[in-house]
This record gives sequence, C-alpha cells and structure tokens, in this order.
Amino acid sequence: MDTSRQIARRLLEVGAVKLQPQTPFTWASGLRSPIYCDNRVLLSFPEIRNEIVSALAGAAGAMDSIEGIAGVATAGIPHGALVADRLRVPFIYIRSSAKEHGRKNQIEGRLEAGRRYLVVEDLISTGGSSLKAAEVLRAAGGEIGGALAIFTYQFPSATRAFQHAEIPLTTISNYAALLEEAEQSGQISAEEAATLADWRRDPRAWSDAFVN
Ligand SMILES: O=P(O)(O)OC[C@H]1O[C@H](OP(=O)(O)OP(=O)(O)O)[C@H](O)[C@@H]1O
Ligand SMILES: O=C(O)c1cc(=O)[nH]c(=O)[nH]1
Repeated sequence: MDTSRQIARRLLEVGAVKLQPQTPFTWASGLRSPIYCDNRVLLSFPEIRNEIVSALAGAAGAMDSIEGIAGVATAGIPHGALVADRLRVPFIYIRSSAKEHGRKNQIEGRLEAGRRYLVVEDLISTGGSSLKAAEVLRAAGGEIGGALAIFTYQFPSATRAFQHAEIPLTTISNYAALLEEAEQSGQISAEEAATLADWRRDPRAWSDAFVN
C-alpha cells in the first residue's frame, strides 16, 4: 500500500474524518463543507504520530537543502516541531497575525534571513493559510524551500496558487487516497459518496448553495 493510502487509513482509524452534509463545517477560508479532516487528532496516538512524523520527515529529507522548519499556527506547529526535531534543524512558527502584547511577533523563534525553510502545515484546503505564512516569512528575509502538509483536498485552485507563489507543495496523503480507502473499507455509504462527489465537483457552489 502506498504512503498516501496508508496515512488515509490512519486518518480514518483515529476518527479524524467527519462527514456532516446536513450541518456543514465552516472552514478557515469561510467555505462550508460536508467534510472535515482533523489531523490534530493524530497527535494523541503516539505510534500513529510517529508514523506521520516519519513520513513527513522522509519527504522533507528528500528535498534540496532544507535548513529549517516553519510551522503554520496552530495545527502546523506540533507536526512541524516534531519534524524539525527528527531532522535536527531549527524550528520557528508563524502566527496568523502578530501578537498584540508582549513582543508583538508574528514569527516566533529565531528567524535567520537567507535560511531555507520548509513551511509545514497540517492540511491544505485553499492553501491560503500556508501561502500567507510563506509570504510573511519571505517578507522577513527567509527563503522558502517548499511547503509540506499531511493532507490536501487537491483543489486545482490551490495547486495554481502554490505554483503562482513558486512554492513546491508536497503532501503525504490526499483526498483521492482518503476516498479510495473509505470506499474500499466500507466506511462510507453510497449516499455519503454521492454527497462528496457532488460537493467535490464544485466546492464553492456547494458552499454558496447550502441553505440552513
Ligand atoms: O488551506 P486553507 O484554506 O488555509 O485551510 C487549511 C487551514 O485550516 C486549518 O486551520 P485553522 O485556522 O482552521 O485552525 P488551526 O488554528 O487549528 O490551525 C488548517 O489547520 C490549515 O491551517
Ligand atoms: O479548511 C479548513 O479550515 C479545514 C478543513 C479540514 O478538513 N480540516 C481542517 O482542519 N481545516
């Protein structure tokens, strides 16, 4: 079994994937969606967490000269810190906005201008959170070696956004693998599969059309 399917299996195993077509989730982007994949749950299972970190660190290790990890707040922080620890490289994290008290930082940790960072995020929907963090990092003088996440919904608009920002995106699992795994293991009903197929054809239209 390939890594993306194996990780998808783990996501289902820990109950990270929730379906609520009648009472949709609101995503960070504001989109409403029948599905939510909560990668934070993986952190509570040490063996599975170890498997995830190994896959992320393996992917990061295969990239060209990554000199530091930049976690995206909040869910990218624990995964990113674990990967940085495994690779023995510096770690920083990027808040969605600057703190309003204390040192008023948006980037926490010691950023070194010119250092090549890998942006680590738990999940990519629109890609907006990771790309915003990458922008903040670039503006502060950091180089971006790429972005790495556990899961992506594989939206073509997200792919284009990463290409436009010239940031190569790598993920260790994805929506197609999740759907295959859920269908083959019988963890999704025909009705749920139909809802997801309908949603996936045009997530924005599905979101806009949803009436409470
Ligand atoms: O690709 P995007 O459209 O930006 O969506 C993905 C983001 O949404 C979630 O963050 P959220 O801000 O909801 O929660 P968190 O604080 O737990 O990271 C997730 O952790 C990603 O950061
Ligand atoms: O886009 C989001 O906010 C989002 C979607 C999802 O499935 N999981 C998550 O943690 N965030």
